[in-house]
Amino acid sequence: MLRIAVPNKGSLSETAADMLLEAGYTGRRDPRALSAIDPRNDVEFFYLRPRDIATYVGSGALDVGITGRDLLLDSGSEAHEIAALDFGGSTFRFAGRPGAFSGLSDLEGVRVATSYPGLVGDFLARSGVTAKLVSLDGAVESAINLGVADAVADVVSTGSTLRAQGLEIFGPVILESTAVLISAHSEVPGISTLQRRLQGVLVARQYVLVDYDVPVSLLEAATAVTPGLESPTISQMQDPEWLAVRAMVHRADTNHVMDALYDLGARAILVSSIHAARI
Ligand SMILES: Nc1ncnc2c1ncn2[C@@H]1O[C@H](COP(=O)(O)OP(=O)(O)OP(=O)(O)O)[C@@H](O)[C@H]1O
Ligand SMILES: O=P(O)(O)OC[C@H]1O[C@H](OP(=O)(O)OP(=O)(O)O)[C@H](O)[C@@H]1O
Ligand SMILES: [Mg+2]
Repeated sequence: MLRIAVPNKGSLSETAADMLLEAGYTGRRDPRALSAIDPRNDVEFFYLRPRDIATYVGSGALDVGITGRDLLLDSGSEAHEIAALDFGGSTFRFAGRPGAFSGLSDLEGVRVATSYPGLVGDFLARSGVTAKLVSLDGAVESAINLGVADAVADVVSTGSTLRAQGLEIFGPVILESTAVLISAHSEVPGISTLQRRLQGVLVARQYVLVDYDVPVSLLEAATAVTPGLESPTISQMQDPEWLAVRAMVHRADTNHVMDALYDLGARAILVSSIHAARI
């Protein structure tokens, strides 16, 4: 039975649980349960703190898990990323009082507060900067105004927490993070099925199916607008002057693609959602 670690709280938990449901797994019925067996899919889920998931997976106690790339790197675990899951995106940045720092070298010898000391320590070491890390559990942005640090290094999403504390980002991007699927032994049976199913959910979320009719003479121009993933499907119609085309299109591009097809001369342009996919 494949043993899967899933975030039980925090920014990643809801979307991770939704994706697993969409991928055909039964989640936990009791929202406080720490584990749940899905006999039909031969998997057992363990609901853990996202910060702890890399430790469980890296030790081999669990086969595979969903966590943040930043949390994986911070943990120093043996587990590695096997797929990016395209949610829970954030950047990891340094910040300080406006004008106080202009670059990484200004951090030499100063106090840097973070709840990701592994990640930040490695980054500073690789950059040849020696700072004094102040390890905090959260609400790191308060550390400067409360006088326990001179700079912070933390997750930035909208930036509103930093702004509210009167802080400004400086220096290089420490990390672009996203939710990831991690494992220590990717050859464990069942992992590739889980990975394919989750990728199917991503595809279903990211793409739509576009169908349209186009005069034979315009086929080349139309399929240049909708090249599809591999190649668009072209079907004969009763009228020999027209063809029917079907292709996958990025959901975000839907209306631009429809406009372009219509302007070209395509008609009966229909867009449908994809419920599930194996690519
Ligand atoms: N706005 C955000 N705040 C915090 N983490 C975020 C945000 N957006 C995405 N993430 C990602 O979520 C993961 C952190 O999740 P985690 O559950 O540990 O913290 P959290 O969401 O801040 O919850 P809590 O602070 O309640 O423990 C990281 O991978 C981080 O990059
Ligand atoms: O850029 P923003 O959109 O403002 O989001 C980033 C903030 O959100 C998270 O804090 P959270 O609310 O999880 O509190 P915590 O610091 O106690 O973890 C994170 O640690 C940042 O502080
Ligand atoms: Mg937090």
